[in-house]
Amino acid sequence: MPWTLSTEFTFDSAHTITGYDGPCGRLHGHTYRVRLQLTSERLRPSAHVRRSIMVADFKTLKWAKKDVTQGGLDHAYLNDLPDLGDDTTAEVIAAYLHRETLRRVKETLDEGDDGADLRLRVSLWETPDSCCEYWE
Ligand SMILES: Nc1nc2c(c(=O)[nH]1)N=C([C@H](O)[C@H](O)COP(=O)(O)OP(=O)(O)OP(=O)(O)O)CN2
Ligand SMILES: [Zn+2]
Repeated sequence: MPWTLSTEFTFDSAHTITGYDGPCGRLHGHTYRVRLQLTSERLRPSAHVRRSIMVADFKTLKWAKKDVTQGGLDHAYLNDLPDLGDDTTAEVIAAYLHRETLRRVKETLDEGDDGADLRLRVSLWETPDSCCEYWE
C-alpha cells in the first residue's frame, strides 16, 4: 500500500464491565488512547476538498474524540451506547471504532468508489500499559 495515514488522540469515558468479578465490574473511568492507521492504494477527495489529494481527512478519522453530545465518545458512559451495551471491553470498543471509522470514511467517497482498497488498523490503550489492536 503506497500510503499509510496515522493519527492518535484520546478520549475520557466511564464504563462498567457488567458481570466482571472484580473492580472493573464497578463504575470507573479511563483516558483511552487511540491510534488509527489507514492504508490506501490511491488518493481521493475527502469531506472538505473535492480534489484527489487525501487518503481521508484526519478530521473524519478523529470523530471519536468529540464530546458524546456531538457524536463522539468523549465524556460518555460507554455502557449507554447502543452499539456497545454492557460489554465495554477494549476488544469490543476497538472493533466498534474500526466499524464506525470505516463507515464514516466511506460516506465521503465518490459515487461508484467502494473503498475496497482501504485497510484500517485500530490500537486502543485502556491504560498506559494495556492495548488492544483490531484490523482485518
Ligand atoms: N482483555 C481485557 N481485560 C480487561 C479489560 C479489557 O477491556 N480487556 N478491562 C479491564 C478493566 O476495564 C480495567 O479497568 C483495566 O484493568 P487493568 O489493565 O488491569 O488496569 P489497572 O491499571 O487498574 O491494572 P493494575 O492492576 O493496576 O495493573 C480489565 N481487564
Ligand atoms: Zn475499565
